[in-house]
Amino acid sequence: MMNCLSCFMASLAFFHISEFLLAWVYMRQDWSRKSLLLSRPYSAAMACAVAEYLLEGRLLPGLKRKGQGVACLGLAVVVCGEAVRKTAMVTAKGNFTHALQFQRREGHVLVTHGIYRYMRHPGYAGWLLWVVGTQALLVNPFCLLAFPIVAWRFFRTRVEVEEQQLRSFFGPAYLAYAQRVPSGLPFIP
Ligand SMILES: C[S@@+](CC[C@H](N)C(=O)[O-])C[C@H]1O[C@@H](n2cnc3c(N)ncnc32)[C@H](O)[C@@H]1O
Repeated sequence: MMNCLSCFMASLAFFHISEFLLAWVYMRQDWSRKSLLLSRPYSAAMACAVAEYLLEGRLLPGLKRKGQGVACLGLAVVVCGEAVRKTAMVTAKGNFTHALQFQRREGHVLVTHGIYRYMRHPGYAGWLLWVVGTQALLVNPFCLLAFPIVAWRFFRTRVEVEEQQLRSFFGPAYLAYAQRVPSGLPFIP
């Protein structure tokens, strides 16, 4: 039987350490403790996920035992989500910054090749997949439902602000790109 909690912890560790290392490689000028991406709301959400896992493990042990197939699928989704997000980061290089940019930095170019040819927001789409995968991995019905809803609402606003900036940085080139390439996020054209 798979030890879901250990796999979840390993997934979390891999995600945050790899973000930190890639930030050092591609976002050196902004590199700091924040590059670990451990914000308070996010940490609280992950603490809730662990609490749900432990509570249900105690009260409904059958749910976790019978959900081994879901857990395996969750692990596969975690790996896919990581692959999509990291491909985006490596493709966009220094153009991918953890924090939104409100002023065009020197050398910031519009990336439309590689994975960006198929979706405008592979970094966010990958993270969304990853977070859904983590909750399937824990066989957490409540967080599996709640996390994607909260994350989607967060990305809807973020994408709006980000694209407004990208239009102001790159003008018609971004408009044309946004017209021919989908966002990659569900229900966001
Ligand atoms: C956290 S990254 C996310 C990038 C993208 N939304 C994604 O999901 O892959 C955010 C920064 O990337 C930059 N960015 C987003 N799309 C870009 C593109 N196609 N080309 C260049 N820079 C981009 C924005 O200026 C923003 O500050």
